[in-house]
Amino acid sequence: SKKLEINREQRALMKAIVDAYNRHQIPEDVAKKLLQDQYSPEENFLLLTEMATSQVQVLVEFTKNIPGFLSLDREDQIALLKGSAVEAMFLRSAQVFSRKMPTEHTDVLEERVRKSGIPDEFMTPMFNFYKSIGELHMVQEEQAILTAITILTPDRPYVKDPQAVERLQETMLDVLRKLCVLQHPQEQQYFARLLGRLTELRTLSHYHSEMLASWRMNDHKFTPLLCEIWDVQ
Ligand SMILES: Cc1cccc(C)c1Nc1c(-c2c(F)cccc2F)nc2cccc(C)n12
Repeated sequence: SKKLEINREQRALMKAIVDAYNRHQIPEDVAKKLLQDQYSPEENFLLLTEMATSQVQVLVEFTKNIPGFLSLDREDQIALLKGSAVEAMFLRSAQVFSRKMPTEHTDVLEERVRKSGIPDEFMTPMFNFYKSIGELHMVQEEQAILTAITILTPDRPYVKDPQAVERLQETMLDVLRKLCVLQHPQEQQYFARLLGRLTELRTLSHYHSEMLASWRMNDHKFTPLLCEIWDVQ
């Protein structure tokens, strides 16, 4: 029916977002390093810090390519990036963990995360989230649009014009809703399940700020970009 059909404009929007999502991937060298060096917690933390830094760079490039984002107020662009970075990174690394990498790489990455000085109480929710994302078997269009929806969340701190952000987010939500019905016709509530993951993401970002604090307590060093995006140091 007309209501459900993805129109030409929405198809162009989807293509722009998916191309941006795939164009900006974590550099091969960082992923390759994963498998080489030894397993000391310090070594693991350094590697994960490098990965996190490149994830932020990838996130910024992806965000700049979301149609309409660069026409938002400049300060609101920054507020949206800072407010959504952790959630977008959890989504991105969930895809890395659940599918993108070959299994043996995922196991090595999981091993390194588990041995990088992260307190156990953050490990469980983190890996539960990765598992719950994996079980959704999202197609890449859904992953890319869901990440764009997370970034375009109007109620982030310090956003001056939330209506402008809401208009962009609503366009994305409409495309995602139609896509879910087309890609998962047998699962009525698939769209609702996807949005439910965004709620789970907010809980994880609280864990993440506590993780940052516990790393800093143990005098772990971050890169300037990570300090800037999360206002540490
Ligand atoms: C790259 C990576 C992948 C999976 C798990 C972890 C712990 C990391 N590493 C970090 C994350 C982070 C992230 F990048 C994605 C998802 C969840 C995250 F905790 N955030 C930060 C912030 C400062 C330093 C690091 C090492 N770090």
